[in-house]
Amino acid sequence: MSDWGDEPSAPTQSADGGDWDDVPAANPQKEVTGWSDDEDNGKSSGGRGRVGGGFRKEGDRDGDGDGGGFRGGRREGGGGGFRGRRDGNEDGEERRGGRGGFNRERGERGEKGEGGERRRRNDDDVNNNNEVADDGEKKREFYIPPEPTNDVTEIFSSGITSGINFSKYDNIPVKVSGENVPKAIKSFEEAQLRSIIGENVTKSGYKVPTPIQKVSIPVIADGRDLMACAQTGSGKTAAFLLPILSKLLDDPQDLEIGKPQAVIVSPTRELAIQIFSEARKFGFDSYLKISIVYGGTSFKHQNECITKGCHVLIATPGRLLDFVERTFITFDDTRFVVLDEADRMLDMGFSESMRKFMFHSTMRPEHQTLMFSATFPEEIQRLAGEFLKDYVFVTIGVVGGACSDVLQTIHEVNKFNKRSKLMEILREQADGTIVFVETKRGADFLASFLSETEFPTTSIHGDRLQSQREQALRDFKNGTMKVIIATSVAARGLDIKNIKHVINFDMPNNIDDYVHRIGRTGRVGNNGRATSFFDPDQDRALASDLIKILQGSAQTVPEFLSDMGGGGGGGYSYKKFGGVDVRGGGNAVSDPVNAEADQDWD
Ligand SMILES: Nc1ncnc2c1ncn2[C@@H]1O[C@H](COP(=O)(O)OP(=O)(O)OP(=O)(O)O)[C@@H](O)[C@H]1O
Repeated sequence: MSDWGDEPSAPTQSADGGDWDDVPAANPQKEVTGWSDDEDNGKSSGGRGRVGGGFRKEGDRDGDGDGGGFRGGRREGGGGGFRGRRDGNEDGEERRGGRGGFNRERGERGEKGEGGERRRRNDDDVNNNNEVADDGEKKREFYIPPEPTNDVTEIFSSGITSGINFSKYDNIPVKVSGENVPKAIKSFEEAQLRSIIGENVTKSGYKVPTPIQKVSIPVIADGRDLMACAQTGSGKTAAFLLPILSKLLDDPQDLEIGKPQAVIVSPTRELAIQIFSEARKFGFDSYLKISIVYGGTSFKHQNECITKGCHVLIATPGRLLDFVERTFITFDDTRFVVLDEADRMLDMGFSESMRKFMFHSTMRPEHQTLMFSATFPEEIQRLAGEFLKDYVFVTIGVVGGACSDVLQTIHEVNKFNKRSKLMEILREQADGTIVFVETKRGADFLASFLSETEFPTTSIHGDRLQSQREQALRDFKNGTMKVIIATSVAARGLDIKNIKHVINFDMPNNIDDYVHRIGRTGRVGNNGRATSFFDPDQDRALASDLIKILQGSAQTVPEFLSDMGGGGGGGYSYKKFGGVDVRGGGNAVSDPVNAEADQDWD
């Protein structure tokens, strides 16, 4: 994880098999600007691309919608633990490029090229838990993602429609601290967003901002740094995207290739893709160019995309550092840095990587740093403080609390009975079920098993090829697959309409993961359902934290669990309300958002 610094800065070949020789030079020429300040839509901006930017017009090479080079011959019928190896052999790097430098047995990096790239690829997803396929080899492919849609209806139908509990958001306590905190807004009109952004908000079906949006939008618009914690599914993405896009249009600056003006980093590839879609939606019909770079895809292809220039770059950390270390991306013009799922990004040794780009020598000193998550352990907050200056700290509800719109059921099930219990539950209702397991191999086995039953099942985990991961999500989203088996790679951020039920087939090993997993349902005021198989032999250590989460979200604690609660020894620091600004101090404002009039926000 931490040894990327000695990577060669300009390898001769890309990890994707392409020659580096034909990659456009780093730091290419400045792009012409010259658009009117009054024109956000680029229609009179001298030929500037209208939307999105960044994806090749010609789309994927084989035109099959799966992206070039993906030759997964067998149609997905399940997780298929054995498909991967075949794909790996067919599309693997070695076969194409024959590059050495990687010691398979020891997994060590060679001098340049392939090996180092492989390591970084593996690290690209923060949630990758470092399992390897049976042959000890990470599967590879040359993958060019499908071109993003330009269909207006599709673009604006990505979100989940708010549910019956949406208005209850206003009763959630809000706690804001920091010096001179800008006043929260009550409506999108008050936010004074650029009109084109405001129109896109309306087209998205948003009528009222959620609490995190009410607080964050004016804070970001005011130029402040922010650490924000709000429950899963409560609109954090728009809370940072709307003010950023609006400010980029309000105060336009010359666009230079390789110098993004806003950089949004997400721990997983699928979440990065989702943020990319959201950014395209809110920036629709403006001249803002929005691009994405993420692992598991062709570096060369993504480089071609960003050499068209982008105002907003969405990235996974490993791939971003790849670009930075090769000097294809610098931060001279970066006005906003966003860490989505910030606690995850600063966790597990990833803070070193974060430091590498946050404190990069090219980083524009005046940038704003914005951090968002539903969970924010205090020790991570402390670490995060290093990256922030004079920041506003906001919590909506309980830091790390579960969404009370999710009905949580905990069954005591030992490992031998989990499958039959799962079948029993699926027979009642299978559509829109995401089943979390702890290991990638476990995901493959379970998906293969279920595929033999009446439930069409797919899987997503870090050992699947990126094309397979994206196909799996598409199949699940469009209902072709009723069930998806996932590792924690899908635990955070994913906003999928048809997830009705989250099942923890295996409990996660920490309570924050539990909160994020069950938060895939019960989003934006809708009701959801989560069922967990608690194996006392395996999961005892989670008991006390789990009890606190259940109590904090008004759920029933089963007797077997309360009986073992005392001995759990979990380290979860559950706060009565609001969490703690680790800076301390007396600037906290604490009240529900709908009582804003009574608050002293200044
Ligand atoms: N003001 C709003 N009105 C209606 N729907 C909204 C509003 N804001 C966001 N949404 C919708 O709510 C859903 C959840 O939003 P989002 O994915 O940003 O949540 P989140 O807080 O980032 O969740 P997570 O913690 O799981 O990442 C999305 O489908 C989004 O389109």
